[in-house]
Amino acid sequence: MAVIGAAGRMGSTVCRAVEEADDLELVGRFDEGDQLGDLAGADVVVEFSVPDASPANVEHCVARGVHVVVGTTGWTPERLATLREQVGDDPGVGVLVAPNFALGAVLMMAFAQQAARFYESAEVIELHHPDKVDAPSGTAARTASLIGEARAAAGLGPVPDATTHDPDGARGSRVDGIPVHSVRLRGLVAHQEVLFGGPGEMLTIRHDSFDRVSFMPGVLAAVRAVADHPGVTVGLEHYLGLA
Ligand SMILES: NC(=O)c1ccc[n+]([C@@H]2O[C@H](COP(=O)([O-])OP(=O)(O)OC[C@H]3O[C@@H](n4cnc5c(N)ncnc54)[C@H](O)[C@@H]3O)[C@@H](O)[C@H]2O)c1
Ligand SMILES: O=C(O)C1=N[C@H](C(=O)O)CCC1
Repeated sequence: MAVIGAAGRMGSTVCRAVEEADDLELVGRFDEGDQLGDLAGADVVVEFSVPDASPANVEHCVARGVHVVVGTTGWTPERLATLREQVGDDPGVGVLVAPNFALGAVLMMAFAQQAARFYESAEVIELHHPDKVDAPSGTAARTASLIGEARAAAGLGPVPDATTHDPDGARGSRVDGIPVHSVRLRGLVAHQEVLFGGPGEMLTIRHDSFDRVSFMPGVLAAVRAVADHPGVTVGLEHYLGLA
């Protein structure tokens, strides 16, 4: 297998994890400016780059019939639709796009989806290291989207909020109607709280990645399974029997 974005925080951690795995062989490392060419003959590529570069990198892999495990964020519905068209011509290729490979984060999203229909209020707070270039995080966007979908399916209306004056955006951004707040703080890695509120009670679901090794079991599980999942899959939960 090969890694694109191999010099980055995640890419370099993936390279180490693959080198330590007895059943996987790292045949190529690519980063910005490198010619991807035949991807060093890899059968699976792991892609952790930047949101604006990821779609072209993934397209390159798909065009060569190489399976891809994508951790880069920024996959909008429009970008995913284009990717589905590209893969559609070659259903023998598997592509997994996952906003978070930490098993606890996948469970947090699944639990939030389950809880959503029971609560009038829901908000997401994501907290990350200050070198992160995108906000809100992919995990927060996906969580809010899952909550929004579950609320709509349950016939719940908008979250209650009497705010009429917020010139500086103190109420955060909105993803599918759910307020999302982004914190950037030196010392953090990747953290998220999902808050649900109802009369007289609050449920908090929290996940913390203290180290990028937390993502590795999920990445390696995806590398081993991606060939068995042709087409485009969004979210590691589909590989774990959670969806
Ligand atoms: N899915 C997950 O579990 C998960 C976990 C952590 C981070 N992420 C996401 O992964 C991405 C990378 O995060 P990071 O912390 O490793 O960032 P980083 O900035 O440390 O690494 C990104 C790497 O991509 C390289 N790069 C830039 N343009 C490129 C191109 N055109 N082709 C190939 N490589 C290119 C950069 O040189 C850099 O080495 C972000 O989108 C982040 O949100 C996802
Ligand atoms: O460090 C990052 O950047 C992370 N990005 C992902 C996101 O945006 O959700 C996953 C957590 C770490």
